[in-house]
Amino acid sequence: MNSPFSASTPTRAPPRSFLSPKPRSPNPLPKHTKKPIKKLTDADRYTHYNPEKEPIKAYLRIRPKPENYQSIEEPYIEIIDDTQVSMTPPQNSNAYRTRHRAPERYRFTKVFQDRTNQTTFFNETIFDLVQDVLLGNNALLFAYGVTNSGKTFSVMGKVDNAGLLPRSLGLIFNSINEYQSKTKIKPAMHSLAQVYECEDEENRHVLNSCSNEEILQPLDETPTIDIDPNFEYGIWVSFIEVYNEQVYDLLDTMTKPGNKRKQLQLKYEQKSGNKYVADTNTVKVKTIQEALAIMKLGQQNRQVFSTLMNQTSSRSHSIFTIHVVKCPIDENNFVIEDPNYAIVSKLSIVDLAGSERYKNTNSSGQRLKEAGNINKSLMVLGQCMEVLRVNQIKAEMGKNAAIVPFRHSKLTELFKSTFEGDGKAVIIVNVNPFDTGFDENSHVMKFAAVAKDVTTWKQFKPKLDLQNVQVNSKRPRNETKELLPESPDEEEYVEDVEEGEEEEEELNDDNDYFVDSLITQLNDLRNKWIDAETRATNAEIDVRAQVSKENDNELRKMEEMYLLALKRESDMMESQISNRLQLIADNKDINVTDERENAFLTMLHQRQQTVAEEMNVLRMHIKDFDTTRQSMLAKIADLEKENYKERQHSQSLVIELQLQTNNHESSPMLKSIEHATEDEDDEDHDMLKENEDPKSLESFNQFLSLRKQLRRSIFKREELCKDADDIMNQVEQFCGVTFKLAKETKMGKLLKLIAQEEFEKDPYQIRNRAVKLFKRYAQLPTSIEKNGTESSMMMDSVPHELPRQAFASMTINTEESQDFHNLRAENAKLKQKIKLLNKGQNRLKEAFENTKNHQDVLMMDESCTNKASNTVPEVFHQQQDMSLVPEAMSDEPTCTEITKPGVAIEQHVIDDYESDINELLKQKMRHKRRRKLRSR
Ligand SMILES: Nc1ncnc2c1ncn2[C@@H]1O[C@H](COP(=O)(O)OP(=O)(O)OP(=O)(O)O)[C@@H](O)[C@H]1O
Repeated sequence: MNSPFSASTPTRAPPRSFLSPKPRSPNPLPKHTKKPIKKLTDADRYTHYNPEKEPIKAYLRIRPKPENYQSIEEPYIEIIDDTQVSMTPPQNSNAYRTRHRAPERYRFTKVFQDRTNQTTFFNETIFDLVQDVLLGNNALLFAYGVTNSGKTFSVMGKVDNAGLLPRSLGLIFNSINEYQSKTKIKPAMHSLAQVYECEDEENRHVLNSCSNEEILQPLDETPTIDIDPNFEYGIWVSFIEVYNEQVYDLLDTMTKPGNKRKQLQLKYEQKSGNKYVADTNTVKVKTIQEALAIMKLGQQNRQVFSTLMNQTSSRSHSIFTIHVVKCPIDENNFVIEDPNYAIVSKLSIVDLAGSERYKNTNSSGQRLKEAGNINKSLMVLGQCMEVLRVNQIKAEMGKNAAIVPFRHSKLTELFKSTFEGDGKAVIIVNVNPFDTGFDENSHVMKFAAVAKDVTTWKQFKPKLDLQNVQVNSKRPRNETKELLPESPDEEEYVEDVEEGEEEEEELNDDNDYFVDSLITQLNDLRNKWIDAETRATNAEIDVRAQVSKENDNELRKMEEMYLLALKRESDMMESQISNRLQLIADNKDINVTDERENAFLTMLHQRQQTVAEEMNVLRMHIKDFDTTRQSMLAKIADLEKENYKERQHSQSLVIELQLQTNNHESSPMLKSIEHATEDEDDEDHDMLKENEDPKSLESFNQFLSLRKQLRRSIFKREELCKDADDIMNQVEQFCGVTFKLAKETKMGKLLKLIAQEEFEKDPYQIRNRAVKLFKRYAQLPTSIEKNGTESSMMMDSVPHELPRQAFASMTINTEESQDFHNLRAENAKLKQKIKLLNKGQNRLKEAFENTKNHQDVLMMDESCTNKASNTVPEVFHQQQDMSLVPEAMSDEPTCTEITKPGVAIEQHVIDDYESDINELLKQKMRHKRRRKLRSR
């Protein structure tokens, strides 16, 4: 029997329980170094492995033409040789339309043509992996391809044509045969071993759920592998699926059909840093039949729904894992039942869900979501491959590795360890060139091309040392042998074992001394190594603690320093802000460093200058205005004086006229004119006394009343109107008018006045009618007084015969007429002068109005400008009475709030002046009217 520690035997590092401390790396970093402790990157991990490269293998399998395939189109895939294919884009492909039309070439580890049978395919693809797994390494195989390309066929096969998985199981069971273990050690977590007591932990209850139907029979032609006979092999299987990015146990027999299945969680294994699926039913299987039954059960539970393209399309990624727990057998044929010495390896066979294009499958709803998740996880798988490949190139160039996006999907999270080098990986690429689109297959090919370039590194496997195994962990192998299932070759095996033992004993006899010394040396070396390791570990712990303490202190100091600096800065900022606010409040010059504030202040200064200039201009205007006002006032005073003189002059003229009239004319008529305008009402009473006869008194009163009405109507209105016409009619039709009546009621005087007047408008011919009536009255006979004296209408003022002549001819003697003419001319001149004065006054008034308006506009502008700039001009503050400025300067000033006292005073003066002018004008009008009346 071969020694379990021979050089050719690949063994793992001294295994420990998952609770035991993490083993030291085979190539540890130099100890006692003060270099900062660097966290291992993906690229670093590669350097920790034995530099024996193991690229991922990619096999292409082309599906045969379906039996019912009708199309006459030529397949777009052409096999060039055993490792290469070329794909020519057909006309209906996207590639043909958008990219290029040249054939694409893809290289694989091996290309399997459509006629390749399952046995050949198995032998040339997975056989090595199974061998590796039995040797204690991990392995991964996954089938990748478009839906309906033959993945499930390749992995599972058919009842009569088993695929890779059942064949692998068959190979394992065929190979381990009598070395199958009944040791109570089971696989745990990601890659650990664990002792168990209760048989329930073997999960064999799952077998009860398996049907007794016919199962795959791949075993007849399955070869065997020469296994390491220094171990016993326990075989465990688990079957899970990743469906819609959730992990489910396909061997979950507790959940009844129709109920919601339990979602499994991915957990983290501290020791290896890898993730594993927790709470799966990992079943211990003892025969190939049991294993196949489990496989079939899981396959049935797998989410299978039909799509347009594949009637039994897999909608999930299924992962069937074969766990091999190897327990060493020592030289005394004792099985070491210590989990620390058990080797756990696994082969995961993944049947990926088919990648698909939505338009080809008409997926919708749940199916569409499934398709999305499937495509997502496959995309992430492709991304991981790509990053791994690039990282490798970078590592060779000494560059830092990029982060591989394993965490982006459950699938890649689960197989992170494999892609990082923990075991071999194989990709089966399935292609169906007959009813699957070129573009989809082209994607698959590209993925494979990338994956093939990814190189993993074989892990360094130190030898097992069984020297210190405790006695109670050992079990004599023959005990277990009874428990093993019966094998047809059992007798042969026993014979072989006995022969081997004899040979070994012989060898031991020959080499006793030499072996003993070797063992002693080995023990010494081992002890030294352990001491060195312990020292190194302690030193490392110390260094780590010291470094972390120093780091902590540094960090704390830096934190404190930054906090202090921050606080100082914030205090400074706060004080600066408050200073600036204060300065702004006091309206002082602000020295600011901030660019924006500088700009704002510059703008403010400019504004201030503009406002100051405007104020200067205003002041000049006000000065000019003052000067103009003074000159105007002087002019007004001159005009007033002139006016006064004119008035004096006109009065003197009137007096002169009166004197002339009195002297030159003793006409009672003229006298009566003057009296008529002044003392009419007083005389009425006297006249009444004279009329003693009640009848004539009544007629007198009526005629007098008519005369008054006529006078009022004619001289108190602007133009002669209808009522003047009515009164005139009444006067004309008045019966019994005597000369005396006309004289005593002064109707004659009035008619004369009317006759002399030049009315602007005289629609009722009042003047002509007055002339006629005056003539008529003049022709009336004068009454003879009883006392023989002739009573005349003009007795008091005019000679008896004069009125008759005068009124008859309406002519006045030449001298009188000349005087009148002169007077009139004089009067006209006066009128003209008064008109001029009025005009001057009006212009002055206009000028004042304009000035006032201009001033108002300026005030309005100024206050509005202040409002716009939201500040009060400096000049304003300096020169104006602050009491007139609104109290709170922070309050926005309004147009009416800000007033200038100087201007207000000006306004007051103007108002006063205006009212004076108005008063003057009124007086002038009164004088004019009076003069007019007097002159008449
Ligand atoms: N090499 C082959 N020889 C004979 N038949 C095959 C081969 N490959 C696939 N088939 C047949 O093609 C059909 C589809 O295959 P399969 O179900 O394995 O496709 P798939 O890629 O797993 O699809 P999906 O991803 O949708 O599950 C099946 O009926 C299968 O028997």
